[in-house]
Parts: sequence; structure tokens; C-alpha cells
Amino acid sequence: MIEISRLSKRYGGKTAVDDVSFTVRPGRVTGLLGRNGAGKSSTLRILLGLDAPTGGTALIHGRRYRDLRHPLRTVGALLDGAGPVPERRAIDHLAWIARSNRIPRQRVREVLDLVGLGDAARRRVRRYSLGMRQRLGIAAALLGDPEILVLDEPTNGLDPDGIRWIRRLARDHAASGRTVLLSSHLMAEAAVTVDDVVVIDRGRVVVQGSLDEVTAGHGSLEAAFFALTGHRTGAGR
Ligand SMILES: Nc1ncnc2c1ncn2[C@@H]1O[C@H](COP(=O)(O)OP(=O)(O)OP(=O)(O)O)[C@@H](O)[C@H]1O
Repeated sequence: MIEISRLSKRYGGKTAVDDVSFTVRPGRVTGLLGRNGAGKSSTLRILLGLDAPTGGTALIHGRRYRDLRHPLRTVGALLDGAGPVPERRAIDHLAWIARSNRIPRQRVREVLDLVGLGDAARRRVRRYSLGMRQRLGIAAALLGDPEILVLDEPTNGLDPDGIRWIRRLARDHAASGRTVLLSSHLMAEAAVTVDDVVVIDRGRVVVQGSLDEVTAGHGSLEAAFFALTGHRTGAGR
């Protein structure tokens, strides 16, 4: 269970997250949806202890990330921009994370196979395609066999196979009774992946509920999104 309560984050004079509250339940895929700059990454970074909130709390099983006893075994995360050293071999990158978190070495092979990188394990990361890098990021997130997966824009830059793979991974994780929170600005993709929706716009939650509740009366999640956040055409954003 993830509980975000009255969370806010200001960077200088700019409010990135403004009194945001929502709950993420197990057995569901929850989509944190919004435009670029809406405050999704800021919210997830605070949840994962990478940034301090200006106000409010972001709790995992009732604790802040940094107070978790076994963080990697509790939460696996894929964040924008956090990548391995390109000169490293994939297997060494994962082995290093496993070692520093007291995760058995055999788990490295397991997650590489799980994400379909078994045959490319000894290749250097700089020779990986974008899709392979994304899979490697997911492999790292899965190392601790965590109950919760947090994925920031996981389909960014992926081809149709990669997008389908991420969708299945999220769905399977939730189907086994575990928790998935993913952020996205792609409404059509989110509509076929998530169970619950939290729409955030300019730092504020504008709607939250099950996918059915949020789309009711709008025809599609995209239509609901534009109706709820104001339709801004081509110019500007
Ligand atoms: N370290 C920072 N310093 C100053 N402003 C920041 C910082 N990080 C984020 N912001 C600003 O806060 C707002 C929210 O950013 P955030 O990255 O959380 O949005 P997002 O919804 O994740 O968007 P994107 O999909 O583009 O990552 C943006 O206006 C951004 O420019």
C-alpha cells in the first residue's frame, strides 16, 4: 500500500506538487497520468526518498522509503535517467546492485532471464538498444522480488513489442496480488494497462478513481483527460 497525503513540493518559487493525496492499492495497476511537467516525477522521486517534500507525506506500508527495513525487497523502481555506467556489462551492473543489497547472486541470472536479456547478459550496456536498456532497468527493479513496482514513464521510447512487454509485466505483477504505480502521459496506452487512475495537472490531482469511474460519460480516457484538464491545442504544450 502506498499513501500519498497532502504532498507538496516547491522548487524556489515554482510549485511542482500542490497538496496531492492518493492511495495505491495492491492487486491493481495504478496510473499517475498527466502532461509533461505536471508533477509526476517529482511525486515519485519523493516517494522513493530521492527528494524531500516541502509538505505532506509519501508512505510505503506506513513508512517513509528511507525507513524501510529492506527497501529493494519492498519497492523496485524504474526512474527516468537513472542508468548504469555504459562501459559496464549488464550482468556486472546487476551483480553490483545485488551485492550492495545482500541479494543472492543467483537472482541476477533469474531477473536477466525474466526480462529476456539472458543471452545479452555479458554485453556492455553501451551496445544495448533503448528497449534493452529499459529491460535492464526493470531487471534491476525486480532484483529484490519486491511487492511494489514504481515505474516512471516506462514505455518512453519503446517500440510496440517493448510497450506490450511492459504492459504484461505490470498486469502480471498486479495479478499476483502485488502493487504497481506507473506514470504516463500516454492516455491511450494507459487505458489498456491500468485499473486505477490519478490524473495530475499543474501539480494538482484533478480526478482519481477506477478507470471505469474516470472514463464514465467521456467515451475514452483521453476524452476524459482533456475534459478534466482543459483542452489545450497544438500551440504551447
Ligand atoms: N530540480 C528541479 N528544479 C526546479 N524545477 C523543477 C525541478 N524538478 C522539476 N521541476 C519543475 O517542476 C515541475 C514538475 O516537474 P516533474 O518532472 O515532476 O513533471 P512530470 O509530470 O514528471 O513531467 P515529465 O513527464 O516531463 O517528467 C516542472 O515544471 C519542472 O520544470
